[in-house]
Amino acid sequence: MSAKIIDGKQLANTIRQDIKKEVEHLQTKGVTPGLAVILVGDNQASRTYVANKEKACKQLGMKSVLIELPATIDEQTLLTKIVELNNDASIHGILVQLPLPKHISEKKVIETISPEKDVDGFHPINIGRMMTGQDAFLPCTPFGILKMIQSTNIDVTGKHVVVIGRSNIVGKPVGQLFLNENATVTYCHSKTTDLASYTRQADILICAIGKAKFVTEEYVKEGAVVIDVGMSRDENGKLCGDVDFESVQDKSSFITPVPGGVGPMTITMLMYNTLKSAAKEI
Ligand SMILES: Nc1nc2c(c(=O)[nH]1)N[C@@H](CN(C=O)c1ccc(C(=O)N[C@@H](CCC(=O)O)C(=O)O)cc1)CN2
Repeated sequence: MSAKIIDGKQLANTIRQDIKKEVEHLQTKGVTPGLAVILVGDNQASRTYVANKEKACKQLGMKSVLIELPATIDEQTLLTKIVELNNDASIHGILVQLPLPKHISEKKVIETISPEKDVDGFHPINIGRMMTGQDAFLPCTPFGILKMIQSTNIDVTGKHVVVIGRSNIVGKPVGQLFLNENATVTYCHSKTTDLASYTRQADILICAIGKAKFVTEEYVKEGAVVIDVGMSRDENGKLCGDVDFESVQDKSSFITPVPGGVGPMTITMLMYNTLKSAAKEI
């Protein structure tokens, strides 16, 4: 079997067309969705991701405000900037690009963003709402992964979803999203013993480890869906994911590429969340 590619770019474009129409409708009511992105420091990867967010905003007719701060910025100045944006009626979504410099508490930053403008879905209020199946801003990468699986028309009810990785922005919330969809979820992580004994049980394997090409075919069950959340560079400096694509593609039924898979969907679901926030104004 050669896996079907879940084309994140194509799915993202389809969803963005719908978002663009909704933005145009909101504008007839005098509301233009506004997203504020704060970039602290000069991390090149973060700069690329922020540029993709700005580009998507402009593509969809949304207002995009980029606030660039030096890596030496003190925590209180950053928190004060966030509070200003919380009180700015033209801004419907606020995010601070992660990771942050070590001297700044990500927890304090995330908890300073108004939950009503937390379009990353990282605030404990939104995480709690998601955990209890209430309406919330869903974290963008997990939300995008759910949309990608839904695009395959696979019914996840009772399916065994194995998540490798337990970060607060991907691993933990993506498992919860699939639990909410009635899947059976197993979390694996760096302390898991005999990792392959779990991953080989997965009907849907979600790889969010941060290790280039770590997941090879011996970690994959025949016919599994493989979602690659990784974003690394291989020995030739080429973008790659956590999954060894060549090794795994003949064993899996569906697979997401890197680049062109989860990444564009992350951006798209950020646009979706920003639109959702703005739509509450009418
Ligand atoms: N505040 C946040 N920070 C971070 C988040 C987040 O959701 N909120 N997630 C990741 C990074 N991320 C979003 O910011 C992200 C990563 C990758 C892409 C993407 O478009 N990837 C492309 C390739 C991009 C490239 O050329 O390098 C792809 O996969 O096709 C978008 C967003 C950590 N920080």
